[in-house]
Amino acid sequence: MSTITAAVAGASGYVGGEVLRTLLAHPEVTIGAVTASSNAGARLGELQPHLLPLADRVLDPTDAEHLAGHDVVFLGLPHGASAEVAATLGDDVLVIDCGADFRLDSSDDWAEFYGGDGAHDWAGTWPYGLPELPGQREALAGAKRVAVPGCFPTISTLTAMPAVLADLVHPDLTIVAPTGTSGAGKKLAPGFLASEVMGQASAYGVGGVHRHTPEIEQNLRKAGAADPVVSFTPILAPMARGILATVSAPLKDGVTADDVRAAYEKAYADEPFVHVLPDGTWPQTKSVLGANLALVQATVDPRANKLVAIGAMDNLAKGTAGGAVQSMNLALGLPETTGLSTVGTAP
Ligand SMILES: NC(=O)C1=CN([C@@H]2O[C@H](COP(=O)(O)OP(=O)(O)OC[C@H]3O[C@@H](n4cnc5c(N)ncnc54)[C@H](OP(=O)(O)O)[C@@H]3O)[C@@H](O)[C@H]2O)C=CC1
Ligand SMILES: CC(=O)N[C@@H](CCC(=O)OP(=O)(O)O)C(=O)O
Repeated sequence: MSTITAAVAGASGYVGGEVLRTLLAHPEVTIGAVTASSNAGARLGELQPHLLPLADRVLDPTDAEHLAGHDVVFLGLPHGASAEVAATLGDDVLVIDCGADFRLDSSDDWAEFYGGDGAHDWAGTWPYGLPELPGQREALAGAKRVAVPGCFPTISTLTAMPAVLADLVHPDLTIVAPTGTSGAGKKLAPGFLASEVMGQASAYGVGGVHRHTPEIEQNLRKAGAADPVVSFTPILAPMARGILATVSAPLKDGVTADDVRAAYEKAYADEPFVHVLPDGTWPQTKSVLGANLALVQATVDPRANKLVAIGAMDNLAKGTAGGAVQSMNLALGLPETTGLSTVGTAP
């Protein structure tokens, strides 16, 4: 019997839709209010036709009145809007924010990468919804507030972390990551029209300016790296979902492919949602679509004396909604894997 009631704010968007899809498979959760902004008043079935059991729900406005009375509130809102809405919710409610407002420890990083224009000022830090990162399971247990990571930080961190934990690399990382268009949300923008995106790939946020850069560095510090430096380049690829992150970093003296393999296998031996592929098999985005799963693989490039590690993940699943529900389970004291599947949809 379902005992936990959950509201989803931003239910008309991609993240809200994926949170609802994930919660529909959760045995302990009953879905309560579903809210939106410009789409308030619409039938959910018009906007999220894949969520048939919820098709006749009508979207309420996103406000304290409609979000009140739930055990858990998921926020799938633009940056800034999350902090405003969260401030109206009681301390006894578990609030899980899929936006960026509560991810960064440093207000200087926020000002540099997000800008400080009043409405979007740095909001602070909440327990961080990446359970695989050292210390986070403890931080999430019993938490009433959770900041879900950005999608690139999740897969970049999971792909780099074993090498950092085992001290195999100098923490000077280059990360290049093609991503699907759903990462940009449902908003209408010329750059995301099918005719612009199909049949090509293009880099954006080039030159160290992407806002996920400080979040990845923050995570690497939590994994034990002193003064990590990340050069991150995202690439928009013609697919709806998925990220394929390639991480490279200079190896420390004498590190071999066997050392790398052992470090990755050790780091993820007991992780239910991160899987190291058999030696020589490389992650593909199509293997993780719809699954709460990151696939990783790593080796050395002896000519360049570098680590090369690759990770694949669905930006909306393990990259957001799956990670959010995994964190909810930990916060509520449920088994971490409850309601979450590692089985994807392919081709
Ligand atoms: N897409 C992704 O892969 C990931 C996204 N995120 C983050 O999750 C959040 C949601 O992203 P996503 O679902 O992709 O975005 P969408 O644009 O698809 O959805 C945004 C949602 O927020 C609502 N909304 C828009 N403006 C406001 C406002 N001012 N106040 C309240 N609600 C508002 C929209 O309502 P309406 O439709 O009614 O206008 C819609 O429900 C963002 O912070 C994003 O950065 C995090 C990780 C990955
Ligand atoms: C294609 C695309 O635009 N992707 C987004 C991913 C954003 C995201 O997933 O996370 P937050 O915005 O919550 O940090 C980007 O690069 O900003």
